[in-house]
Amino acid sequence: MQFLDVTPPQHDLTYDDVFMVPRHSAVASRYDVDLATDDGTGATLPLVVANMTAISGKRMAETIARRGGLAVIPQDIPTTVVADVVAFVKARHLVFDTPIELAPHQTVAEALALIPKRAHRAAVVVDGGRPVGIVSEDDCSEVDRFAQVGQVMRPVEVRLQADADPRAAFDALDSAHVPVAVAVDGQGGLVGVLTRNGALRATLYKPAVDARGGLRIAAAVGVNGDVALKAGELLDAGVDCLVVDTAHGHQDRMLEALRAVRALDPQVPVVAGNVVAADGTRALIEAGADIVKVGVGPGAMCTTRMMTGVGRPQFSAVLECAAAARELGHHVWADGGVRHPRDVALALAAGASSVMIGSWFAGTHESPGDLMHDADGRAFKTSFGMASARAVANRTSAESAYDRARKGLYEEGISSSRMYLDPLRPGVEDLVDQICSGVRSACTYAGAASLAELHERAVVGVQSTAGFTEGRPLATSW
Ligand SMILES: NC(=O)C1=CN([C@@H]2O[C@H](COP(=O)(O)OP(=O)(O)OC[C@H]3O[C@@H](n4cnc5c(N)ncnc54)[C@H](OP(=O)(O)O)[C@@H]3O)[C@@H](O)[C@H]2O)C=CC1
Ligand SMILES: Nc1nc2c(ncn2[C@@H]2O[C@H](COP(=O)(O)O)[C@@H](O)[C@H]2O)c(=O)[nH]1
Ligand SMILES: [K+]
Repeated sequence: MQFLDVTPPQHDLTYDDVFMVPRHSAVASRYDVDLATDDGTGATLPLVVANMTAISGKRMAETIARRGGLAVIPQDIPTTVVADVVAFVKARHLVFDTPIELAPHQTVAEALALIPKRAHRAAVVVDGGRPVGIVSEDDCSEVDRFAQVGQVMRPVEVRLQADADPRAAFDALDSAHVPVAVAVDGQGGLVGVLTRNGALRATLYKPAVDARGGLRIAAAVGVNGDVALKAGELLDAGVDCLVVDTAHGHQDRMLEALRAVRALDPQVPVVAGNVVAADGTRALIEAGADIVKVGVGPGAMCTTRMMTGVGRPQFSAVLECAAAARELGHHVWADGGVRHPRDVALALAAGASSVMIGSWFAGTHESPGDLMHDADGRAFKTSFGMASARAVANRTSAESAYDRARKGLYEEGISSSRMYLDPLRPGVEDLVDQICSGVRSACTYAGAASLAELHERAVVGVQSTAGFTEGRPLATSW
């Protein structure tokens, strides 16, 4: 990456401060761009879901990995639970989505409580292991809440074999005008479901899979307690990537934790952070990190900069840390502050191998929280920071009241925020589609057919607030 002006800017920059200049391109189509990362994680998309309790759970993990990204299960989840999540995710189908299953005698009220957990907004009614119908929210409206789903379900109109070709499945769904197809095995047992968009996506994305063909998943450990024990348990559970995570990554406690993890000889990439400068990046790599996580204070749930004055505008932080990591043959993830697809493109141009997203993905069907509606009927989910009073109270629940009170004083995150679902993009895959379209397009504007080429060829300029404002679309006249 190079700056448009010969003299580099005199102050640090964040995503909104910069823009990319189009260059001559020999890349004929946006579909010719390869978005695979080269950081050893096996991700085919440069997207990582942040290790935040309100965002990254098993549903998020299976959905993002099916499209090629990676979710990090947070450090606050007990390792026995993480082991269950890893086993669940690795058993998921690479093409079909995991449906909500209901027995015919279950009620409409139960269906309505569960259907919002799926972006495809339907449940499969299963009797004796075989799918016998589909029930959607529409089927449940104006029906007694205690009616049984067996009475309101519709028959399965498009039934696919487990090895169905996604392209043919798309055509079958399109011509039948039904929202969801049901896939069955040779015995007629339920395998999964597929929407028209799901079929399209199966032709465009490549799942992130391990050597055995299971979907990949990462998990985090903090720096307190017996880090080696916990990291060992996560590795035994089969995680594909280990993230050692604390607010201030360039501290002795982190370096010790990292050395302890490295001593386990993990056969998966080890990520550590967070830092925002070259010296911190080098220290983490020397202590054993393969990938360094960059970002202090850009996160949407984060109050660190307001509390402490500490942090660094994220674009400059990523640029400097990526250069330092690259010199040592390593990589960085840009963590936090992503609110538009452009931010992902700019982080990759600055040299990040992948981009970590938290809050934006909180407002989707796949995040773990329950779907709620405000007074205007808009759907939202509640999110909270991992250094918020709420998260600290959860994390320290086993400690003495005195220790909890001491730790509760250091609050650097929001405990409750509303993340609204975009009515046009309510599922995380809708956001992934949007981000990937933006990044693919950015690559062709830069004349890049891969992320390595994007970093190599990107020419970045610095803009005023007016420049940024000019780039925003206007929904009404002025
Ligand atoms: N990227 C970001 O900007 C930030 C991210 N977070 C996220 O919040 C989560 C919790 O992180 P964290 O608060 O580190 O909790 P951890 O549970 O990982 O504990 C951090 C440990 O480091 C010590 N420590 C020393 N200096 C600091 C400092 N400035 N900030 C925090 N701890 C410090 C703490 O001791 P003692 O309590 O005695 O001081 C504690 O023992 C993580 O997921 C982290 O990524 C949190 C803040 C900023
Ligand atoms: N200072 C804090 N940072 C936090 C907290 N919880 C999470 N985070 C960081 O934010 C990113 C995600 O950023 P987003 O803009 O996509 O939401 C996450 O990975 C952490 O590094 C917090 O409570 N305080
Ligand atoms: K912030």
